[in-house]
Amino acid sequence: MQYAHRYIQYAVTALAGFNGSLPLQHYLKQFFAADKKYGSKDRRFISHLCYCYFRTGHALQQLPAEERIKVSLYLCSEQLEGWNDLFTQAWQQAHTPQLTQRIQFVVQQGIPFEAAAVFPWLQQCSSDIDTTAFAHSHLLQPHVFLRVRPGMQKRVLQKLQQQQVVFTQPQPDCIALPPASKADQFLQLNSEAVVQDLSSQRVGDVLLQADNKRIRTVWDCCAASGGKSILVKDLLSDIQLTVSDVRASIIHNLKQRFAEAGIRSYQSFVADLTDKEALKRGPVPGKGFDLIVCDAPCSGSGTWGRTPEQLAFFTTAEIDRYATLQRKIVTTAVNALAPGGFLLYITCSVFAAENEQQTAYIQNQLQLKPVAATLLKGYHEKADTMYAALFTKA
Ligand SMILES: C[S@@+](CC[C@H](N)C(=O)[O-])C[C@H]1O[C@@H](n2cnc3c(N)ncnc32)[C@H](O)[C@@H]1O
Repeated sequence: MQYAHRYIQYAVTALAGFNGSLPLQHYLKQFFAADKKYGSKDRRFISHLCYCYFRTGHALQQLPAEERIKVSLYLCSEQLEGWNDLFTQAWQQAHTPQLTQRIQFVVQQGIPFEAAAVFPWLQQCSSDIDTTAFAHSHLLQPHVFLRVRPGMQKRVLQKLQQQQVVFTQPQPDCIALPPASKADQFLQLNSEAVVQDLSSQRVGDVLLQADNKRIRTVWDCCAASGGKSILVKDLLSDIQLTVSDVRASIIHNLKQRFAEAGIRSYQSFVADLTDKEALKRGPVPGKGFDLIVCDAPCSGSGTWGRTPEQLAFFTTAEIDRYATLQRKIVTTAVNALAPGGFLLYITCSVFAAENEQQTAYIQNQLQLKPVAATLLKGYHEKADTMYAALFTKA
């Protein structure tokens, strides 16, 4: 690559002005917009270097920025491709598609690199996690996953083949595309397929452990733009759906997405579920809901492969803040659960305080009976890691 060294310098400049107050993606957009000299290729390469820099988390902090970007790029690249010129012959020859071997080589060069430095909160993780594999997974950019909507399998596969799209199918109805793919360029999103992480799709397997025949009324109480609602509708089909969120703007997005997804009959409202009185203003059926989906606001620590800047800016105090918020929300929400109904509690966090400890709270304090609870480990499949727990009300 002609300008590899220059790109490193530009990345150093971009990173020097970043303080984490915006997502990196938005910050870089503003950075490039402020100086018209960057063409689209420049923007792509400089962004890539900035993302690599954050993927190594708190490791390599002893290196000067330029060196840290180079070593991070080396570790994060399964192929060096055009970046060869940045490295000596010895480094180029030692490069391998195997991440663990690249790490070994870097350590042999006298550069310390430990999993606990990439992700410094390994002690707080759910005990079920392979912490080294999880920490190292941040060095690889995750796939873009699609969930094919019911009845659309043939059509979607035909379109992908026609457009010569490279993809794999980790499970039926799931398409894995290379990182950063723009699926809207070849598919009708939301009607033919939804962009939904593999682990998020697997939440459906946990839901299906409920006695589906008993489920008619469903409330998605932290609906955002409706990803889980569309999943539930596709799995259970004959349901009366109610959605709510604390943000009116996101409910607006949800309505647009539901229209594209062909979901026309549902109720929606805006509610802050930290307010115990919130339900008095919501459309709760007389006997309560048969299923409440609580995809709670969380640290998002299972998804930082997509937003690696979080590794640099997240503070431990946030874990408690989210855990408290989750308890308040779920405590209010279960007041609207019908006897015999189900609660599906979900996070995209790896922290025990947001996962197993919340399950214990829901069981012991809210008196719901656990049906299933699982950590959906995406770190071996370039996917997010999530937690899903299903409960029933006696
Ligand atoms: C993890 S997101 C939900 C994602 C969504 N279920 C999906 O699949 O796309 C959590 C949502 O909880 C909402 N939320 C945060 N605090 C809340 C509160 N106090 N009451 C209700 N919803 C809240 C956020 O606005 C956010 O949209």
